[in-house]
Amino acid sequence: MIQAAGLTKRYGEKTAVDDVSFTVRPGVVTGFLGPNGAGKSTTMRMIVGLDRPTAGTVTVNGAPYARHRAPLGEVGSLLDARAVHPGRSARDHLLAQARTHGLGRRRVEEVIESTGLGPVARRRAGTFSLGMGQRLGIASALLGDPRTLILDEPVNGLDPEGVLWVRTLLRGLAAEGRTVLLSSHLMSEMALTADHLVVLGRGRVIADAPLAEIVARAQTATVRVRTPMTAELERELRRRPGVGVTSVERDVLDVTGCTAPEVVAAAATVGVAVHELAPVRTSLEDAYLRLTADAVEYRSTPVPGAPAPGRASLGGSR
Ligand SMILES: Nc1ncnc2c1ncn2[C@@H]1O[C@H](COP(=O)(O)OP(=O)(O)OP(=O)(O)O)[C@@H](O)[C@H]1O
Repeated sequence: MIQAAGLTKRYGEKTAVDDVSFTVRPGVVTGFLGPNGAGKSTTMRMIVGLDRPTAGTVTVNGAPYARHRAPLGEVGSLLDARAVHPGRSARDHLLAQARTHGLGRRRVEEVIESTGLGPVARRRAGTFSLGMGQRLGIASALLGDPRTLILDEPVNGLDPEGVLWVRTLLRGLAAEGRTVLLSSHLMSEMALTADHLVVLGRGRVIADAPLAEIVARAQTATVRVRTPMTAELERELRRRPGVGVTSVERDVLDVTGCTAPEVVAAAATVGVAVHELAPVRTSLEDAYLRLTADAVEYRSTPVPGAPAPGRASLGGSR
């Protein structure tokens, strides 16, 4: 369990983390989200004692990180996969860490095996690809068999098999009753991995709720309809008060303000064939973009002609 209360970090004039309070519970994967510069890394650094709060407190498994006698057994963290001596082999890196906690070679071999590092364990970490470096970082985090895991962008640079492995690993660790805090900018992956979300914006908590609830809150009652006769259907639908119609593709319309059966009825009235009909399900990306729209510090300008974000195809996505 991780508990932050009034956690604040100022760097001179800049308030990176501003009076943040949240609880990360065991047994679930908690996603930690926020736009660039929102304060996620600073918060994670404070959790593991790498940064000192300007105000407030944060505890892991009931005590500040520094108070734990064997911190690797309490908290495993991956904050920067490059923070490894480049001249050391993966095995020597893990052995050196293990020694500080009285862990034996056997445990090192176990994590090498479980993270898929076996074939490269004797290679110098400096020669590792981004993905292998991530696996080594995850191996370090798992070494002490900790009750709490904190992982900053663990799937960064991993191939699809590696991404799936991390997802399965984290869900398995949570199912064992461990506390898992995961930060990632990959919304589709977060949607598949996390149960609960804490979202930061400009150093403050802007959402702290189950993932499903955050997505449901952003859900709009939109029906997407595919028909070869969009103009006729649109004309008929617009005759009804409160109905909105948006063209998505040449033969696809998004309809708001009426139900799917009402769309079918309108189509039947004017003899229009309906080829597909489905509710537009809001994705986590849509929900996140709406939630953080006012909290984005570094905004890019849209590329002319590029599709608007959140334009799901018929049927939508999670
Ligand atoms: N050592 C530091 N000195 C001064 N400002 C800092 C320092 N570390 C972070 N900041 C600032 O604090 C704010 C929060 O940074 P932080 O790295 O925690 O954000 P983040 O949410 O992790 O962003 P990202 O998604 O880009 O990693 C940013 O404006 C950053 O520039």
